[in-house]
Amino acid sequence: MKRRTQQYGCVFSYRHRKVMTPLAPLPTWGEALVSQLMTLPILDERPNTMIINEYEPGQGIMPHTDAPSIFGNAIVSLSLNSPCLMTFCHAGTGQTESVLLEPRSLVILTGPSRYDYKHSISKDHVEVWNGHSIVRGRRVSLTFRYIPSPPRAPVPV
Ligand SMILES: O=C(O)CCC(=O)C(=O)O
Ligand SMILES: [Fe+2]
Repeated sequence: MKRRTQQYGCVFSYRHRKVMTPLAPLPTWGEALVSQLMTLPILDERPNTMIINEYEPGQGIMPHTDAPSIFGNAIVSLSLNSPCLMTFCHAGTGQTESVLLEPRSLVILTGPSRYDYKHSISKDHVEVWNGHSIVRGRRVSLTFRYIPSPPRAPVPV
């Protein structure tokens, strides 16, 4: 079974790799989180989309780079519930590195981590990080992204 998602601001199709439809605005609590993010010295542009990904144990996300032609320079994800590893694979050299995403932590993708590496989350039920076993439970992440020019009308498939 595939992970469940909910999107606010715009729907992005991972399959078609483009923004398909303008959508309901972020909920009030989502805007409140964005406002909090904007108090950190990390984002130049205020995110206007939020995607919620829910990963049950056994679910992950394939290696990808968030479409550079669509989204801005910074991608921010807030992790909730279960920890997991996010693996970064360099598109040119294949070098990989994993980062532990702890509940209530932010991962911020900018520069090389945003553009030169693909990121992924495995389907493994147990992951090993620095000699520690990370047992995957249900994880929910909120990913905030900025789309410079969101479509005003639905884009046909
Ligand atoms: O779950 C996450 O933290 C990452 C989600 C992600 O990479 C995406 O939606 O593009
Ligand atoms: Fe991503």
